[in-house]
Amino acid sequence: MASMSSIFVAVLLIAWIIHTLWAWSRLRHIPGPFWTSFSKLWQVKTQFRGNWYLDLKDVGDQYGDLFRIGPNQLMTTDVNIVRRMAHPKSSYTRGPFYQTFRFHPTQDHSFSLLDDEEHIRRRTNLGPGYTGNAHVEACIDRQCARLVDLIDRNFVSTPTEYRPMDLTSMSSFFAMDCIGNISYGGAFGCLDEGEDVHRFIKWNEDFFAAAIVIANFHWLTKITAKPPFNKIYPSVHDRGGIGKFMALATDVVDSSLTKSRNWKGTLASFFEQGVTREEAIHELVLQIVAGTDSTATGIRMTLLLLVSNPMAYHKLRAEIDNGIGKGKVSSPIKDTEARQLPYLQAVIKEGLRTFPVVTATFFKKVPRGGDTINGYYVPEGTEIGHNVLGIMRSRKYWGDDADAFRPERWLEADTETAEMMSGVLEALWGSGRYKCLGRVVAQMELNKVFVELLRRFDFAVVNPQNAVEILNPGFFLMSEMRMRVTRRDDRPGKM
Ligand code: HEM
Repeated sequence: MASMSSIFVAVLLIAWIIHTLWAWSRLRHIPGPFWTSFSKLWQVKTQFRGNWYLDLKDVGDQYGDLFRIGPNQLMTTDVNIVRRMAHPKSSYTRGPFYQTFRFHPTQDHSFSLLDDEEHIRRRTNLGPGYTGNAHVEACIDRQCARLVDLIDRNFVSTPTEYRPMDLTSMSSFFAMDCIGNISYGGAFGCLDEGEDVHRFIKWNEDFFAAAIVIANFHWLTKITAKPPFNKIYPSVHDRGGIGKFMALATDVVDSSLTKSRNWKGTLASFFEQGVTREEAIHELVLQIVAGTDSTATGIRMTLLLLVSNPMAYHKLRAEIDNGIGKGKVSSPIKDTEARQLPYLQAVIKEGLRTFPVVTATFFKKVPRGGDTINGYYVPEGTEIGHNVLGIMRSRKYWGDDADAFRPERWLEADTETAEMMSGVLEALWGSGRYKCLGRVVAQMELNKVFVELLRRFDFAVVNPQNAVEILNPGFFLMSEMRMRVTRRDDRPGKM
C-alpha cells in the first residue's frame, strides 16, 4: 500500500500539472515562445545571462506587439497599451513586481506602493517636491562644476601623459551628487576625488541581481519580509550601500522636522504637502536608486553614441560654440538656454531613444472582467509589462533606420510626426499616473551636462572594440567605459 507521503506527493504533482495546464490555456491564444507558457525559466535564464533587454526585444520582433513571456505575463511593444494601462481613469493596477523594490520589510516609497489609492495620494503630496525650481538648477550647476573640476584635476590626457577616465563611474558620481545636493542638503562627495563614497554602486549591483529574481517569484518578497529573513533588508547601521543612505535620509528628515537645519527644496515641499516622516525618509532613499543609474546611463550612453558618430559630435559642438559666441549660452548654461538649442535637444532625445536607459518590466495587472487588446482577450489578473527597447527601436514608430543614432530625425520630421515621436519617446518615463516623478530633474541634468563637458573637453573611446561592459538582468549594470579626455585647445573664449 502506498504510504501517506507518496500519496501526498502524487496529489501535489497532480495539482501542479492541473494548475500549469490551466495557466497555459488561459493565455494560449497569445503568441510567444512555447515554453514561456509553462514556466518563468526563460525570464530567469535571460536575466542571469544579463541579456534581458536584447532577448526581450528579439522575442518581441518575432511575436508581435503583445507577446507572452511567462505563464501569467505578457509584454507589449505598443505605446498605446502602455498609456492605456496608466491612464488616470484606467482600472489597471500595479503588479506585485513593484513591491520587491521596498528597502524596508514594511515601509513603502512611491515606487513600491501597490495600493493604487494610496499611491495617488502619495504622488499628489510628493509631486511639488520634484519640480525643477531654482534650487534644483543651482544644485545641478554646482555638480557640473565639480565634475568639470574633477576631470580637470585627474583625467586630462596630454601627448605625454595618459590618464583614462571611466565614464561609467564618473556619470554615476555626478547623478548621485546631484541628488545629494538637491534632496539631502549637500553632495555626498563622490565628485571630490572620484570615489563611490557610500559604496552605492557595489550595493546596486548586488541588490538588482537578487531583486530581479525575487521580483519573478512574488512569494519570495512575502517570505523575505518576515523574520528571520527580513535581516536581508538594508539597515541604518550598515556602513555602506542603501542602508547608509537610509541613515543619511533619517538624519536629514529629523533635523529638518526639528528645524535645527533650514532645508530648502525637496524636503520643505514634502512637509508643506503633508508627507510624513517615514514617507519622506523612504522617498529620499528611493531617489538614489531611481535617479542615479537611470540618469547616469543616459549621460554615458549618449556621450558614447556621440563619440561614435563624429558628424553628430561636431554638429553639437558647433551649436554650443556658436551659442557661446552669440551670448546665448551662459557659463554655466541655463536650463532655459539649453531648451533653445535644437541640436542639443535632438541629441538628448535620440540618445534616450537609441539606448533607453530603463528596461525593467514595470508589470501592470489587468483589471476585473479582463480586457481586449489588439483583438486578443486578456483575462483579469494577467500582468502586462513594457518592452522598452522594442518600443524605442520599432520600425513602426521610427522607420527603417530605427536602430541608428541619428539626431537629425527629430529636426527633419513634420509637426505631426515630431509630436508622434515625442509622445512615443515619453513612454521611456512611464505614463500617466505611474510616470517618473524625477523626469524634470533628470532632464535638467541632461540639458546641462553635455554642454558643460563639450565646451571644455574632447572625448575619445579607448576600446572601440569593447567600449563598455554591459549586463542587463532587467536594469543596466555597466562598467569599464574608458575615455581619453583632452582639453579643447579651440574652446570658445578659452576658460
Ligand atoms: C533618464 C532618467 C530617468 C528615467 C528614464 C526614468 C524612468 C522612470 C520610469 C520608467 C519609472 C516607472 C514607470 C512605471 O512604473 O510605469 C520611473 C519611476 C520613478 N522615478 Fe524615474 N527615471 C529617471 C530618472 C529619475 C530621477 C533623476 C529621479 C529622482 C530625482 C526619479 C524618480 C522616480 C520616482 C520617484 C519614480 C516612482 C514614481 C511613482 O511612484 O509613481 N527618476 N522612472
